[in-house]
Amino acid sequence: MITLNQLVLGYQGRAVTPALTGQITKGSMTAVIGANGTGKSTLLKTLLKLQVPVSGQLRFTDGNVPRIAWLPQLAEMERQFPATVYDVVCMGAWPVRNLFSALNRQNRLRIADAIERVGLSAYSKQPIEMLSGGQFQRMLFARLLVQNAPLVLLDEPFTGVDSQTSDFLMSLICQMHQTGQTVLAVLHDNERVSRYFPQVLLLAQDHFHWGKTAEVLPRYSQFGTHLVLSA
Ligand SMILES: Nc1ncnc2c1ncn2[C@@H]1O[C@H](COP(=O)(O)OP(=O)(O)OP(=O)(O)O)[C@@H](O)[C@H]1O
Repeated sequence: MITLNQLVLGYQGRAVTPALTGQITKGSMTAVIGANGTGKSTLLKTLLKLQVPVSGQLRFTDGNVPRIAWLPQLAEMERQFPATVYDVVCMGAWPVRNLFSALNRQNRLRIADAIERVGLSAYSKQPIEMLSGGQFQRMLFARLLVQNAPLVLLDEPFTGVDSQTSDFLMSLICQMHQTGQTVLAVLHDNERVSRYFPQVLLLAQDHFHWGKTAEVLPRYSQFGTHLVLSA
């Protein structure tokens, strides 16, 4: 689906990663891990074309950029925006309908179904500023479900979310993968990575490791949430 060839990520010509080479294959589920500041979010933003790479090539299969659903870090979200849960989840239907046209019945059902799947039916008309952290993240997942994009990019999806909700959101991610969506998620929770993610891209300042989780993770000792290269 996506090929990275000697791709260096960064800002204004300043590199923040080593040259990355590898493939994100269609239908894969990959965790992007590494210490703070190693370029994990920058990778997602570069795939979204919000950031221009410093050097190297980023190629989408057949030159076609797929529809991409993106869950940004919670800190980057505007929580005071005057909108309801329903309004935000509706936005997931934008790519498949005219911005100013009314939602057809099929889309209305998809939106209601997604809100129900994340357990927010009773909060549909609630202003988003009244939601707890976990409810807010469930709402954003409902929007991802409505988007149903071939490529799903998740930036720290469990930050600020209690463990029960994290488990529930993890089950939704697995369902997306099982239905054929390609998932790339930035995570700091190595236990969850080893349990659920078949592929890992580990970023460090001057090197990277990309491959099967079972092969990449054991090469690193774990101290809390940090990964340290073992000799
Ligand atoms: N808009 C920007 N302009 C310049 N430098 C930036 C910008 N955004 C991030 N950086 C820098 O790029 C580097 C990588 O940032 P990035 O957010 O991708 O790291 P990360 O691995 O996602 O970190 P974290 O785990 O803390 O979220 C950091 O040194 C950061 O300070």
